Amino acid sequence: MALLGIDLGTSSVKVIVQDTQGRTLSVSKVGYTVMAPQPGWSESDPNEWWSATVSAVQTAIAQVPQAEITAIGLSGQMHGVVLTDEKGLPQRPAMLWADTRAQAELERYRKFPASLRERLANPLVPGMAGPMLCWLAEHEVFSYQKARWALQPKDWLRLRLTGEVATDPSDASATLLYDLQADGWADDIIALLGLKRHLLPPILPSGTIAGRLSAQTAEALSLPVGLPVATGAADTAAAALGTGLFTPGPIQLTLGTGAQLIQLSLKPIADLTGRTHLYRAADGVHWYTMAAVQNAGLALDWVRQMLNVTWDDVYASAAVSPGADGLLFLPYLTRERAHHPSLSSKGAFLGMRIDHRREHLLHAALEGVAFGIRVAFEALPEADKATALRLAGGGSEHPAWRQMLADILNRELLTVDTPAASVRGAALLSGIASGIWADALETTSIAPHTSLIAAPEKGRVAAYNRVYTRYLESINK
Ligand SMILES: Nc1ncnc2c1ncn2[C@@H]1O[C@H](COP(=O)(O)OP(=O)(O)O)[C@@H](O)[C@H]1O
Ligand SMILES: O=C(CO)[C@@H](O)[C@H](O)COP(=O)(O)O
Repeated sequence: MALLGIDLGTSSVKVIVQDTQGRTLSVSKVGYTVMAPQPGWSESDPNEWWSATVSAVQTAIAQVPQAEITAIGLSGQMHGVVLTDEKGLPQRPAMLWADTRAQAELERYRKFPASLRERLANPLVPGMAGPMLCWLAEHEVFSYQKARWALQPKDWLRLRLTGEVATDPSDASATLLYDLQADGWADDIIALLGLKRHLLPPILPSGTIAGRLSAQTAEALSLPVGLPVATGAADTAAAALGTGLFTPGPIQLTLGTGAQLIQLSLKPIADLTGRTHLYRAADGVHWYTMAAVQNAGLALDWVRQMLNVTWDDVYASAAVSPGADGLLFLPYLTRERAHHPSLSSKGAFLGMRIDHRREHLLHAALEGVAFGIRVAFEALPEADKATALRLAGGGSEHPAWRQMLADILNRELLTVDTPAASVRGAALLSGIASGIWADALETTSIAPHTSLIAAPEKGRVAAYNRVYTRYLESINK
């Protein structure tokens, strides 16, 4: 028996085949495009997601022809919106979390009385389904009026796989349309925003069967018809499950296109400073506090492409001394989230000189992204108490980069022994849905081990602290 996990990330889809002891049998990954057709817009074509998914699933299962897949689980990038017709056909490109076009629509939220804002329990961010639907209703009346569903990315994928429509609490709670106190869609807020309530799907627990593989998709994926497909979870929530994070206390940093720092809690306690998010976890028991960085791998990838270099070139630049000989990079290519002191910050290389070389630019980019992560980390209410961080995500794998992060965050880093946290979480949810484990907590017995992979080195910590002071001065200007 084997489980198939699919994680529809921002830059790529990852697929895992896993046995019921949690051992990875095979993995695959296929990338797709994130488009910026206008300044501040961030979109992807769901049809590209679909062809990438077909190819990644076929690659993963071809590596283990003897594995009998018994269930499928999903996770995916959060917050965005896919407008579809009744059958799941996209009405326009998907709008993603990095999209900032709906800033003016946030004004509608700001006019809500405090009692309503409290129930949303989250800072206002334009790249979330709520504000983006308001934008669509105003600016793309035709596609909004024609739409039958407004879905999260992984929920669109499930509809494509099974023909069934659903979402789960971890994704629904990250739309700015969810009542964290009542634990369901915020019907009165949706009505006040003037949005159509019926666009939003029913909410099912993450670890239940939400549909079965249709004949048409089964053939495309070379999998049996009728395979159960679990509801699944938001990628950050699935990453916590996939790394065996089941208790409040430890802080986990997941580094991909974006970066997320999360800590579980037993109650839905909102951050009164309004700097961090509060969402539902995938285990059905916890909530989690999250500081999310928009400009992480996204900014590194932009620099890499602009300078036409490889990822190896980017990470090799970690060897350049702290401070990159006076060169500073501000990674704010898209508007940051609420933890950031100056939301109008723009991206920049500061202090460029004729003697700077390409490796200085690359090193400054790594530093700038790590400093951005430090700003978010320091916004977490319990950051001071943490002596170590758990590290996961496809953007955290290079040893020299991990060492820079340990030095810049001045924390030990514990790596979780799993190739891809979110997709592993997705596969585990399919096991829970199909009865292999009674609940998320039962998967603790097969949780991956953590081990120390980087410890801060005093001299470099001090050197990076000096550069960080300059960085903070630059973003506060
Ligand atoms: N070939 C590579 N080698 C090393 N790091 C990479 C490579 N490709 C991408 N990355 C890093 O990983 C990030 C993507 O991580 P991943 O977890 O796959 O992202 P997502 O879930 O956002 O699709 C990139 O933004 C970049 O920082
Ligand atoms: O925006 C957030 C969390 O707020 C991310 O969880 C996104 O869902 C993107 O994740 P990656 O694709 O970068 O892993």
